[in-house]
Amino acid sequence: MKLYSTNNKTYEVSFQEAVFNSLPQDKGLYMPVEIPRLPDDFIENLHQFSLPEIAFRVADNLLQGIIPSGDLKAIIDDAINFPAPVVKLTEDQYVLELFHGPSLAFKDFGARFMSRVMAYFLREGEKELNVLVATSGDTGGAVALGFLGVPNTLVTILYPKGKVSPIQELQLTTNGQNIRAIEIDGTFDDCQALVKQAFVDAELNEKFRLTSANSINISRLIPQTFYYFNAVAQLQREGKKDVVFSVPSGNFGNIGAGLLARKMGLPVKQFIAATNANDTVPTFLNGGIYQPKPSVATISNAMDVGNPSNWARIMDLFQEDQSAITKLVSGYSFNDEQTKDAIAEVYHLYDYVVCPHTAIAYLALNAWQKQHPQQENTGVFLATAHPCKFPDVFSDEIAADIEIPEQVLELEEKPKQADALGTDYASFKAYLLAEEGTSV
Ligand SMILES: N[C@@H](CCOP(=O)(O)O)C(=O)O
Repeated sequence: MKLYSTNNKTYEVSFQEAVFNSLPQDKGLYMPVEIPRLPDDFIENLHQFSLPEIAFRVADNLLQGIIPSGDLKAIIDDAINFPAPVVKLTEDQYVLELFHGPSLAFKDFGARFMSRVMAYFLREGEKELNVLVATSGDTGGAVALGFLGVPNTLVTILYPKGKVSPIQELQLTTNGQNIRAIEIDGTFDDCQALVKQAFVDAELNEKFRLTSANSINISRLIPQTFYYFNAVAQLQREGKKDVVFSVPSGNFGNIGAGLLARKMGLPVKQFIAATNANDTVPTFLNGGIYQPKPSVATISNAMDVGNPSNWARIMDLFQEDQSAITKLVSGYSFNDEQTKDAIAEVYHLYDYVVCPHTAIAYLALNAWQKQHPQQENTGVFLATAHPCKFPDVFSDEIAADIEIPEQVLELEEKPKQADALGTDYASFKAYLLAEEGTSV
């Protein structure tokens, strides 16, 4: 498997280089030179396979033997050891639950796979790996748990002060060991800009072996394709087809992975990019210009991204053809009031609690289905996080119905440990150079 930079297709690197370098120096993103199609008989018979079996076939198809079968199977069995069920709400609406991993968000798929792949490639005696990650809420917790205790690895998580939920903050800041957190007095986009600048900083690259655990890293995206295949597998068992995925979107890695899955042959009729008020992409998809802007805070905070990293990958996947993108990807955005109303609606109609991000995907699916009444479809909206991570968003009636998992109750006992910084790059760089953290 070779990868090129979206800014220079003649610049090719190996998978291992892309995993460890994360971001090409030309500030593009790595994309596979080849995205091989899976055999038709595998796609038609997905229903015969379990999630780990599907994950192995999909990963092996992309990696093309870079990780030998036995090792790849072991990585997948260890990383993807929790379910991703599709739950039926109505004949044409299903919810794909992606929050059954340890951090209770879909990010566990990417973070757990990535940490194991990095550990696999890391050779004994090599320079310590310095993982930088920016989070608007869910990535940080998943990456912290994915990398906790991984030898010779130090993880630095940047999060926007006051803009993540209290439980998300505990997930980021209570780990200790090789995980440290920095509270940035700014937005998620500021955090993301700081880490991206660090990746192209010659002095830092000289001193450290820097890598990213955000979805700019291709090893985060590959495992996120698994659950799209697995969702179609479950729907095949119910005789359902013409699948439309509605995806809560912030940095656009999730929907990017879905599009990658389609390119590998997964039959998907339509994708829906569902955002909150941070509507850079829906504006573009609905005929406006693509104009990244500073993110605004919403109750679906993990999607508070004004300059989505993976949009460049999606444009590249469609060879920059805007009309091809808008045919396959529809965009909708919703405000906080609409989000709260959707949470109440889903609860009262289906006795089911959705987190605010999931509520937006539900709204977007409804909007799309209403606009396309003639089109046969099975709508699936992605539930990206467990509702217990956002207790402040729910009415007392709904909150009382949310089961709090053990790992969340345990978090409340632990003290927060985070350093504080502003948004200026010089301070961040000085912080990194001071080498305060320790790997294990
Ligand atoms: N939604 C994210 C923002 C970072 O996105 P990523 O997919 O690039 O890691 C979060 O929850 O932190």
